[in-house]
Parts: sequence; structure tokens; C-alpha cells
Amino acid sequence: MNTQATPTASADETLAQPTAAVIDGKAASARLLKEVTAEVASLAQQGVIPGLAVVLVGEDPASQVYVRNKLKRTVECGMQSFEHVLPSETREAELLALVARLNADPEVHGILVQLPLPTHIQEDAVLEAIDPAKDVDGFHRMNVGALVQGADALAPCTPTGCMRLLRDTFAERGGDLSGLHAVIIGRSNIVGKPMASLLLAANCSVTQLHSRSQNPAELCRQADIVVAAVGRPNMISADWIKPGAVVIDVGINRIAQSAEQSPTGKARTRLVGDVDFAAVSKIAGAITPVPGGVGPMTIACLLANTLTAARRQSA
Ligand SMILES: Nc1nc(=O)c2c([nH]1)NC[C@@H]1CN(c3ccc(C(=O)N[C@@H](CCC(=O)O)C(=O)O)cc3)C=[N+]21
Ligand SMILES: [Mg+2]
Repeated sequence: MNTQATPTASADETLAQPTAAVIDGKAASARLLKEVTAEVASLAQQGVIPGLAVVLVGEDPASQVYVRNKLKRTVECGMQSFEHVLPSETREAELLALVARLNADPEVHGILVQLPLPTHIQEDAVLEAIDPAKDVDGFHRMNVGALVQGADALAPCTPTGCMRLLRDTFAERGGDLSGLHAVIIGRSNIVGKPMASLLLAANCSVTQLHSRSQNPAELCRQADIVVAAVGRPNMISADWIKPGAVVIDVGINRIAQSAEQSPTGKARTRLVGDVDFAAVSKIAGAITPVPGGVGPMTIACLLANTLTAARRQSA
């Protein structure tokens, strides 16, 4: 084997390559859940057990997995969980009636209606029906407005989880987010838009890119912080990233995996993010993996929001 490094052929393999720190969302979520668990125990001593209701309409298998994970963590934290699984043909009026019952139930402090809902149900009608004090997803207009104004509100769990990972990453380097340029790719109500509000509140300069943006790669290359939330597997390639940037990958994309690639030898699906991890991790300063990045933080922040909601309702 030729070990003599010729400048062209083997530079990639033999020169020390800067490799991104992999941000451990599982560890960060375990730390947050430990804090939440301790505070749930102290609230329980005052006679209040935080309760989270999760409503799932339909049988989408991916949604069922998330709902099961949420309920498991809820119980592990010492909270009460209330699961409502309704058939996909449930009428909007029936769902609204369930939401009304949960709003009135003093044991329920947080309500999450899993999205997306079947197309015959108007999503925003359901979200607006949830008591804003119990809206642990932060999707009600009242909470969205409060977030945009920088007022105290229940903020959406995925962007809140991203902020925690970013704060920890910069704190480890002895800095903070203030003055940095953040580029968000995506403008959804559940991730992109609230992410912009949270980054602004942390004094970032914020650029929001979307499907109609011109020269997105060029704009993204100016970012100190990249938050990818588009839902397109491996869309963000290495040429979008400035060396040393911190990259948060919100994408959860299930793609087909061939039998040879699978650890079990069976053809299955596998999870990938919106970021081409293999390529970008050679350029970025730090990056979240998928799975094990943002996903676990989302659930931990949901339980932190439920604790906050329970405290406020019992004060
Ligand atoms: N009202 C509402 N609120 C939500 O917060 C909400 C929703 N609807 N609909 C669906 C999406 C999706 N979502 C995830 C949460 C955790 C993981 C998660 O824990 N992911 C693990 C892996 C899970 C796996 O292996 O499938 C990870 O990334 O490591 C993923 C996805 C919350 N959502
Ligand atoms: Mg993840």
C-alpha cells in the first residue's frame, strides 16, 4: 500500500481533517428529564401530579411510535399520562368535544393533539380550541403571539430543544449566541417561524430561507448557526456550510434502506435528517445527528412545558 502522501490523491485521507463535534441530544435530554423528574417530585409533595393528555387521530405508524415514546417518558418523570387514540374517521365535532373535556379536567395540565390530523379535520380549529394555559405544544395563536412579542409563553418544543442544544454548545466554547448570524431553512409554523423568534430573543441576526429563496446555498454559507427544518433527506450539502458553523438538523426523514446496509440484514427504513451528515460533519464545528439529536430534546421539552403548565395552573 502506498503510504507516501501525494498532494492530490491521498490528501483527503492522510491529512488531519477537522471533524465536527457531534452534539449528543440523548445526553442533553436525559439531563433535562432528570431536572424535570426532581421538580415533579417536589410538586407532587404539594399534592399536584402534572398530567399530560396526548390525542392521536388515526393509525399512522410513525405517529404511534412518537406517541408511545412520549407516554413512556411522561410516566418515567412521575407525571400522569392520558392517552386518547381515535379512529381516523373521527368527526371534527367529536375531537372538539374531547378537547373541551380535557380543558375542563383538573388532572390534565397539558394537551397535545398529534399533527398532522386527517384532512377532513381543520387543524387550526382544533389548535385554537385548546386552553392556551394547557397548550404545551405552543401552537395556539395566543402563545404564538406571546412568543413573537418576547413575552412569557409556552414555546413550541422542537425549537426550544434546538435552543437548548445551541446554548449548551456555545457555552462549552465559552461563548453565547449574541450577535451571531443564524440561518433557518424552513418556515413552518411548528419549527421555522418559532425558531426565528427564539433566535431573535437570543440576539442573533436571523435569515429565514424557504423553497422560493434565491441562492440559498450562498446565503447559508454566511451562517454561524444553521437550523435545517425542511423535511427533505440530505438536502443540505457541504457546500452550504461555512467551516466551523454549528448545524442543527431538525429533519426526521424515513428512507428505504437496502438489506446490505441494514444491521439486521433485512430491507427496512432508516432515519436521516435534512443535512448530509457524512459530508457536513467534515466541515461544521458541531452538528446534531439523526436520530439522537433534536428528536429526544423535543420530548424532554414537552415534559418541561407540562411541568411549567402544571405549576401555573396550581399556583
Ligand atoms: N402536536 C404535535 N407535536 C409534536 O411535537 C409532534 C407532532 N404533533 N407530530 C409529529 C412530530 C414529530 N415529533 C417527534 C418527536 C420526537 C422524535 C424522536 O424522539 N426521535 C428520535 C428517534 C425516533 C425513531 O427512531 O423513530 C430521535 O430523533 O432520536 C421524533 C419526532 C414530534 N412531533
Ligand atoms: Mg434527532
